[in-house]
Amino acid sequence: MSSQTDQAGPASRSPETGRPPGRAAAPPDSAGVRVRGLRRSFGTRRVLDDLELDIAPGEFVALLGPSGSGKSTLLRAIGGLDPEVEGHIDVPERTAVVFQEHRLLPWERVWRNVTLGLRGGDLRARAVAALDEVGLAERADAWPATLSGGESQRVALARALVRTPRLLLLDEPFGALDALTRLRAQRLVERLWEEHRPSVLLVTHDVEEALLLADRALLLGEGAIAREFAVDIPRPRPLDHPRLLRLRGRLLAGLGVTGGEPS
Ligand SMILES: Nc1ncnc2c1ncn2[C@@H]1O[C@H](COP(=O)(O)OP(=O)(O)OP(=O)(O)O)[C@@H](O)[C@H]1O
Repeated sequence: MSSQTDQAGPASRSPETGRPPGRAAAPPDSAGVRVRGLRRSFGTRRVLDDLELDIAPGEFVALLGPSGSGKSTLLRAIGGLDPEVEGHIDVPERTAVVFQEHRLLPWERVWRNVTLGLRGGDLRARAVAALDEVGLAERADAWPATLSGGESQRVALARALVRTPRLLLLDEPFGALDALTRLRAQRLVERLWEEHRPSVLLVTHDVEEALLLADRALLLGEGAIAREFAVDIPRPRPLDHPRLLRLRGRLLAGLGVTGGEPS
């Protein structure tokens, strides 16, 4: 028996829950995410079309979909970075975003990058505490140019953590890292999520990454959440867990990759 709550299309409802994909059982409270009727067009092309999404407080959700399907557009909208999006979005007050590029300012030392835009208190101490969480406290006074790609992404993560976010938006944060560094970064995010329990929305192209980390994997298609897969596997998850392999096949098939199981 698979634990999948896989559904056929945006308009479909699960026979068990009666809900469309992307919708939670109860409306999330102020620490969760609630999105209704989201629309965004670029020129004549409608990228998001009446999209609905709930993320429960502390839930880890991965968002997959073909290139150009609107994943980053959705994440930017939820992060409040898109003034032109239409629809209803409820998010917690403290929301932080980590992008694929670290976006560190080269002329500021690492610790200043971490606390950029913050005021009050001992900012250096706060930065060092956040850097310590990602294993980089000793690099607080370094310049960004002296960091590796993986270290720079960890600093970007520290810059998010220092804001003690209730919602963490991750837009392919490990996409540019080599395989081993990526695996380490994934385990780091898993540990930080378990410690702090923010809600997380992770945009990724990597089916394994979604299945290693997320409680639910969502597929974006035709401007809305087309399908959803519950990943009910205890953590830490071995990549060769039989249920994970089965879900991998289904997700790949959902993404239209041949070799995945037919859906
Ligand atoms: N500022 C913009 N102006 C015009 N078109 C845009 C803009 N931002 C996004 N688009 C278009 O909207 C569509 C969705 O883009 P988006 O970056 O959200 O896709 P994505 O699913 O994140 O893709 P990828 O997986 O390749 O990163 C694409 O066709 C893109 O060209």
